[in-house]
Amino acid sequence: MTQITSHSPIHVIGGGLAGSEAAWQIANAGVPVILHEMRGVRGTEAHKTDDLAELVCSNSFRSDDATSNAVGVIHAEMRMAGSLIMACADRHQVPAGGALAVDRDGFSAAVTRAVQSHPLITVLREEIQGLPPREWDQAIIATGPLTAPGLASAIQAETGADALAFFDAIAPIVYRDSINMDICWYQSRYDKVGPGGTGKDYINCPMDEAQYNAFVDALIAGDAVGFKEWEGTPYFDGCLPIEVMAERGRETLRHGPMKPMGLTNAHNPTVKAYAVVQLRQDNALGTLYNMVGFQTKLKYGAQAEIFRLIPGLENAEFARLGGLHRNTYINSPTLLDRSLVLKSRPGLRFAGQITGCEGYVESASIGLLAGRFAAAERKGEAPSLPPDTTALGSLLNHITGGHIVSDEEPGKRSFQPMNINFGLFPELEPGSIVKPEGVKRFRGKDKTIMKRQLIAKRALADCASWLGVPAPVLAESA
Ligand SMILES: Cc1cc2nc3c(=O)[nH]c(=O)nc-3n(C[C@H](O)[C@H](O)[C@H](O)COP(=O)(O)OP(=O)(O)OC[C@H]3O[C@@H](n4cnc5c(N)ncnc54)[C@H](O)[C@@H]3O)c2cc1C
Repeated sequence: MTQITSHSPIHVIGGGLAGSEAAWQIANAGVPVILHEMRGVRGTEAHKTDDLAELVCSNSFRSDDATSNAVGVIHAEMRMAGSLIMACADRHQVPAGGALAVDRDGFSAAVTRAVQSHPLITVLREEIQGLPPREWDQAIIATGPLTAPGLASAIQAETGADALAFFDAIAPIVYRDSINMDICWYQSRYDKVGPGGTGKDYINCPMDEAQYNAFVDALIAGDAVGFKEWEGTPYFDGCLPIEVMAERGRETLRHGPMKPMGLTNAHNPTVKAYAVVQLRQDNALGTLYNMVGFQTKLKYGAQAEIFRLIPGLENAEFARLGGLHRNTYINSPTLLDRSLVLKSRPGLRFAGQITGCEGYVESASIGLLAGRFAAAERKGEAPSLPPDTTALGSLLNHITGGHIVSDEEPGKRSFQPMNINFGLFPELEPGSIVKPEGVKRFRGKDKTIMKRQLIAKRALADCASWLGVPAPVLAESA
């Protein structure tokens, strides 16, 4: 089927989470797209397939709670805006308690099919080695954290600012049938069922105090060489390697990814575990499980040895071990305007993780916005910016100027990758938080929850009126 359109095409470079979403939004606005994706002719150090929108590590899109979680709010806003990434995620969901996790292969295959079969999208498998030629006049660079070196150098030459490179770590995946279920048990924390779960979506490995201490010692000892090698690496706090967390204090893991709260050992219900390692289902078949929060930069041999100290994982077989990865992003607050255009090159936009957002959902959301802005411009309309009160607007605002460069830490280094969070949203109107009737003591924690719920509600209402669609009807959170 060929669709007739009078517009010349917009070029999107990179068919990842952001580029696929951008292409979809542009094409659905009636403007043709040429999507240039290099996988097929050149790979990256993390992608394993040639599919568009491949998830390179975790299969989780994180919380799907739009009533009081910022990630859940951005999910809901993207759904309202007709997001391809969210539609495919919803269709390929696997159980994960309150989180939205997907079958990674089914998800990427669905995105690939939708993009390739859209009558206004042409996919070219090729590496773009420099800035888009001027005759393209409208283009979006969405080449992600692993932008190929030729293009990365061209961006650096154009912007005059150094694109930052730093390293994050990824978590290992274990074969389900190598986990000892005489020791482990299925349970979601606090038995939370969530949108697609059962309350028993995680495999839990319990540790007593002696086992925990031995494990922390092994992590720290196993890491001695690694610390020297990567000294000075500016880790993003949401993605700290497990051994870096262990190094920060003996109790850090027990209060972080290994916290035992909300879990009861099915084999020994009267004894509270001192710490618990959780594994989350990674594929629809349920054959692979992801070690939650266990991103690591330990060497492969050390990883297998140390992770088999975890009770229940003594014979664990790993489908994939953890590793290091590169992240390339530009100094967006100074380089981009509010509609993601590079100030020095009108018509050239950036989208996705290369703009300094962090994560699958955030990258796709910035792709969604870049696509809508570019399509509007192509049609001779002014890009319509989302209200600052929405999750989309808050993240866009942070990237394109909301971030403040401090005097102590001037320049590009002070702009660090950012997940969506309530800290990015504008404050509520004074007097919005009112003590509920009949409540005697209004504790700080209750106030925070109410504040989040009100910010979330405002965001969804404002997003709906921005898009001219009805706001979603959500069940009240517990
Ligand atoms: C190893 C690793 C692990 C991560 N783990 C997680 C995680 O667990 N959870 C999470 O939420 N986020 C994670 N992230 C961050 C998150 O990846 C991604 O942020 C997301 O995929 C970024 O989306 P994107 O569209 O910006 O980039 P990508 O999805 O990487 O897409 C960019 C695309 O551009 C292509 N490309 C690059 N250069 C060129 C070129 N010159 N010409 C043509 N095509 C090109 C690439 O092949 C790729 O397909 C991880 C990132 C990495 C690198």
